[in-house]
Amino acid sequence: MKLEVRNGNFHYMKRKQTLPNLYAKNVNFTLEAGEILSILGPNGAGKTTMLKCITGLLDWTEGETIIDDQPMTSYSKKELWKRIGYVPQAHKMTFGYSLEELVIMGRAPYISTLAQPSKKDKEAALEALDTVGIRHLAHKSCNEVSGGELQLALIARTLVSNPEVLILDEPESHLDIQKQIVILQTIRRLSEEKGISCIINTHYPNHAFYLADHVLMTGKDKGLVFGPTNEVMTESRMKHFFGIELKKIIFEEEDLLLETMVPRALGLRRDISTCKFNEEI
Ligand SMILES: Nc1ncnc2c1ncn2[C@@H]1O[C@H](COP(=O)(O)OP(=O)(O)OP(=O)(O)O)[C@@H](O)[C@H]1O
Repeated sequence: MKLEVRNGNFHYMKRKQTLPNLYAKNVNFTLEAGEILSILGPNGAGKTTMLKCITGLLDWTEGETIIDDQPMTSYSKKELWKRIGYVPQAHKMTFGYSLEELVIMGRAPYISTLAQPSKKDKEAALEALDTVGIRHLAHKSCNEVSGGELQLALIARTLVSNPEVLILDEPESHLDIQKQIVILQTIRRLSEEKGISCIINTHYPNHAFYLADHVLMTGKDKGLVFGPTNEVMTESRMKHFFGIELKKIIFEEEDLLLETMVPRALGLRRDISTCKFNEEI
């Protein structure tokens, strides 16, 4: 699926009054099938708002989202939610659905109103749990799994409708490093093997380097920039948007290249000989 945003602008309204801040201004980009876009920007910059506008959960004040050269508004909601999977930020659930039941809910566009899920719906749910590596947890309650497992289940819930685009809002936040990697590798695999395009909000520069073909950086009054990851993610641009100096670090080991950025403010005046890389465990 080709997804484009043309001249997207968005204002929140309160009591029919337009609030002063413009959380998305002149958003323009094109995402081809299988490509990954990362959205980066400071807290409150409007990243979640932008994801909601892109998917039609909020209406652009001006501009539009275009899907395969047709305005998004020309598709029925049912058709749209078969093609777009939205993974919100994971919050602990206070109700006791099993992961299998949670994932079956993602089949809603295929289940007619008042009908019970079919055998096919259950199989699709188990297959989606398998794809994200947690089929063994199918019968566990949402209350009994970890934040990372719940996040994977929310991704599985979108996969059961065979989406062509996945929209993920900070899917790796609150997770330990190992779980973050599972999520990032799952997203990359879905894009490479199934040609699913992804738009992902993240606060981690190294995650954008690992995943993204393109980056959209946004910062309220600081404007917005969209382009290839390596062109957008420079030290000077990070300073402009985040107001701090970040040092770009590129590390090569055999055929692996690691790119990341660390805040200069966290540097310490220490002798390098005091640093230890490994230790007998
Ligand atoms: N329904 C609403 N009505 C008015 N203002 C809102 C509403 N929802 C969010 N906002 C405001 O819009 C701004 C952008 O919020 P948003 O959640 O999009 O930012 P974000 O970049 O995703 O932030 P974070 O990185 O902290 O998750 C915030 O200042 C927020 O207070």
